Amino acid sequence: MEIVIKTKNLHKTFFNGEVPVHALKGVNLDINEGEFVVILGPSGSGKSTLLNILGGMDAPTEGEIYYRGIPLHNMGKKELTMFRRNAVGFIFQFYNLIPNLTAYENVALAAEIAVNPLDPATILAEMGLADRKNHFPSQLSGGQQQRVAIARAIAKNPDILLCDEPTGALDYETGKQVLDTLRNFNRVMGKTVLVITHNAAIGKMADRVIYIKDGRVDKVEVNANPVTAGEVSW
Ligand SMILES: Nc1ncnc2c1ncn2[C@@H]1O[C@H](COP(=O)(O)OP(=O)(O)OP(=O)(O)O)[C@@H](O)[C@H]1O
Repeated sequence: MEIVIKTKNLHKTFFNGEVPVHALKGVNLDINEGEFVVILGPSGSGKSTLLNILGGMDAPTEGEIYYRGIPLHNMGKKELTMFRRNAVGFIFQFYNLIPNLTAYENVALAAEIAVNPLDPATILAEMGLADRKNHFPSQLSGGQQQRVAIARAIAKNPDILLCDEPTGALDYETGKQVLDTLRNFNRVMGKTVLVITHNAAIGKMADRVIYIKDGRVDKVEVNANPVTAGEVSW
């Protein structure tokens, strides 16, 4: 099985004025192709910092990170932008849709700049949003906006999908629908999906659960029998 992302001794230190905050303190990880990985950890443990570095949105202070063997830690800004654009789809807790573009236009914009995009209208229809495609974000519910955000990430047809608390702002049923979509992208399309969350129940869907504690990998659990989104409850 090919390793899609590898990190070696990853450190990230932020400075609040003079005061250093050691968000990551030596993270070693391998993420395999086609895996559904859930990263669990308490608030402030470094999960978002890690995801941002894995997605090329931020650089480590120290350590190495490889995407399919290619070092990201040595990349210039332009190359990193291409990596983000072509290889990675992001889903955030608070959708980050462009307010003055319709649902369709939000998805199409992402697809336009991708190398091998999927059809925006088809993806929106698969998300159950065919009849909402001409709505602006402010005319959609939170769950619908999150589904547009997922459609936008998936329409790029990325190699890796990185999700930061994707269900954090959603009600229970909508959250489960969103998880189902993420799992389909993983299982049907064979893509690598990483989800960071506080919600331990979501870990039951994962092939592997990586626990982050105080800027380090605390433990890794392999799930012999990952369940479907429908079987998860919290
Ligand atoms: N830009 C920044 N400047 C300074 N400190 C930061 C910055 N970003 C994160 N931190 C600090 O780094 C640590 C890890 O933050 P991070 O957001 O990665 O944690 P998290 O596990 O994702 O938390 P949460 O679950 O609450 O989102 C925290 O102490 C946080 O305050």
